[in-house]
Amino acid sequence: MAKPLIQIALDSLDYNATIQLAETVAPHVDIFEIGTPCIKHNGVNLVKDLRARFPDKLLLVDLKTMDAGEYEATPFYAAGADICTVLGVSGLATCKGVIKAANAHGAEAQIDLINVEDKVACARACAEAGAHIMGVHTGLDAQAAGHTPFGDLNDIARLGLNVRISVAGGIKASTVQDVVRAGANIIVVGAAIYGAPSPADAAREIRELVEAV
Ligand SMILES: O=C([C@H](O)CO)[C@H](O)[C@H](O)COP(=O)(O)O
Repeated sequence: MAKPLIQIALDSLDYNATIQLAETVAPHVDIFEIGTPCIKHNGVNLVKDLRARFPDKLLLVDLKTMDAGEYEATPFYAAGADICTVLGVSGLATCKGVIKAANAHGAEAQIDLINVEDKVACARACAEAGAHIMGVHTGLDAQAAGHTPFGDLNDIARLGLNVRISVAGGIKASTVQDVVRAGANIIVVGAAIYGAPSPADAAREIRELVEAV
């Protein structure tokens, strides 16, 4: 199996701080995620800017689309996104819209399973509809209430769907190897990198831990 990809969640609202963090951790990560608060605050121009600065990185725009999938996602793919996210709770029609927009741009659509009641059924239906990536995700608010993504990751991984699996939700150095072993293909790390005293060192450590599995 290919080595899992490491994704940094750029969750700041500040445009320049976002660019600066991207520059700092670039040697140690594969995917820049423009987080939901960040993309809402800064808009599509940030996608164009990061695309121009980092032509060799994958760029995920965490739109968490809830409606009008094709219409909302299209300009972000056109601006250079490799992956856009759509909420599983939005329903199959909206997910199919983002998948259609992704395919039109030679890009990928990720279904975010955050707050989906029946994650297995949603993942199966979206994979059948052509989704490229399934995102197992415990959001920041759920993390604050003590939840983790580990059980959901096992449930989705054992389905053996023809999709890559992304995992997000408080992943850190002490848990990153467990999620690799559980079958994650994309490891998302936010606070454990951007909140560290040295984000570059934290990102390097995550990379080394993933490589060592
Ligand atoms: O997607 C995220 C969250 O919903 C805010 O938009 C985070 O980027 C994601 O959870 C990764 O961050 P950490 O949980 O801090 O690793």
